[in-house]
Amino acid sequence: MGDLLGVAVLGAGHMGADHIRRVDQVVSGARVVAVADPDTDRAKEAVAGLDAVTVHEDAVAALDAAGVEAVLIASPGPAHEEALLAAFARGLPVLCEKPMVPDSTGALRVVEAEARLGRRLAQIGFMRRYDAEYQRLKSLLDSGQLGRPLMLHCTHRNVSSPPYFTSAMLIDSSVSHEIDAARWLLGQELTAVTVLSPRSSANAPEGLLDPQLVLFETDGGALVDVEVFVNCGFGYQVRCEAVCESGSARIGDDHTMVVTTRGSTHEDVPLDYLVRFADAYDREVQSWVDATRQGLVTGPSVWDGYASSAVAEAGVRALDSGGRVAVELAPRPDLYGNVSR
Ligand SMILES: NC(=O)C1=CN([C@@H]2O[C@H](COP(=O)(O)OP(=O)(O)OC[C@H]3O[C@@H](n4cnc5c(N)ncnc54)[C@H](O)[C@@H]3O)[C@@H](O)[C@H]2O)C=CC1
Ligand SMILES: O=C1[C@@H](O)[C@H](O)[C@@H](O)[C@H](O)[C@H]1O
Repeated sequence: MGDLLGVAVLGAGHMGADHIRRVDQVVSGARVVAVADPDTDRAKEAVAGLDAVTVHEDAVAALDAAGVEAVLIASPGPAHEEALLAAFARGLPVLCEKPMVPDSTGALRVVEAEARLGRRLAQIGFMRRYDAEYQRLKSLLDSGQLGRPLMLHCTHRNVSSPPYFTSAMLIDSSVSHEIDAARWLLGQELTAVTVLSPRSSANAPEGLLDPQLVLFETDGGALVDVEVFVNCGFGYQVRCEAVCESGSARIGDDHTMVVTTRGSTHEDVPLDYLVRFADAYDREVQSWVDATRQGLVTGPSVWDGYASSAVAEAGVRALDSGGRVAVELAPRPDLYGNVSR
């Protein structure tokens, strides 16, 4: 490894371009050496001004480019499995955006491929685990000061959804974050899902079931409810309140300045995740680079990616059927220890 970890970024869209900027300008210890996107103009635009970066139409070709020592996958979810397996075949460490692989069968193939290697190579991009507010909530719950957690009430609102968004993606793309956060905060697996949807908002694209109310049960006897509303129009709002036996704790309102002038109080609301979770993405990628340079893999594992996909898949079935759907998880390979903590 040279002085700087050579990173290939796959996908130069909204997230990929932001991660390219982050690796180039924010994070220490790494540099972008290759970028792949079938839309090569988009890739070229994302690397404009960077030195010595090769641009590729094909993701797998980028992994074989000169200087590549690690891979950051920011292509759409359905492209992740092929990229992860190609990285594993080359022994390359990976940071893969969520959802790891949207369908649980493909996600399990990734778990099995890494387990066959006998060592972890991939970290999954559940960046909320790197957010200061989520970390404070996790420490408080772990301390036991509030007693046993009974319920998590979560809100996940986006101003608008991308044009390709489907009713299933509210669950397997958006709520995938709450699924991971709940497993991590509670140290419990989610075991069953029920989904209800009210009349769709007039602001939602025709046919999109938006908002939805998703209710999870856990193997520790807790309940987790999530309001997901991806065309709310008014702001990016992500909140979580833990209700425990002897107290409650709420996060999600603490990241902005509150200005009071005569007779009114004003608070800015972020408009998207790149603003709300900017620090979390920075910490996530820095932590991945630091660990990779030491030959370590930390952070959410491919098992966490698989569990999130399996729970989300049950959620999509619950949405379609209107009933309660149990989550079926495959046996967890020893490589991944206990429930994500
Ligand atoms: N952690 C987070 O908060 C967020 C994560 N994401 C995740 O990031 C990933 C990318 O999402 P966006 O950037 O919003 O999508 P996007 O649609 O803006 O960009 C995706 C890019 O990937 C390219 N692409 C398509 N197939 C490819 C392949 N096989 N190899 C390489 N590039 C390919 C497309 O041409 C496009 O430029 C998704 O997995 C998404 O769920 C997205 C937004 C926020
Ligand atoms: O991951 C993300 C997007 O893919 C998803 O579409 C949004 O709903 C989330 O807020 C964002 O964090």
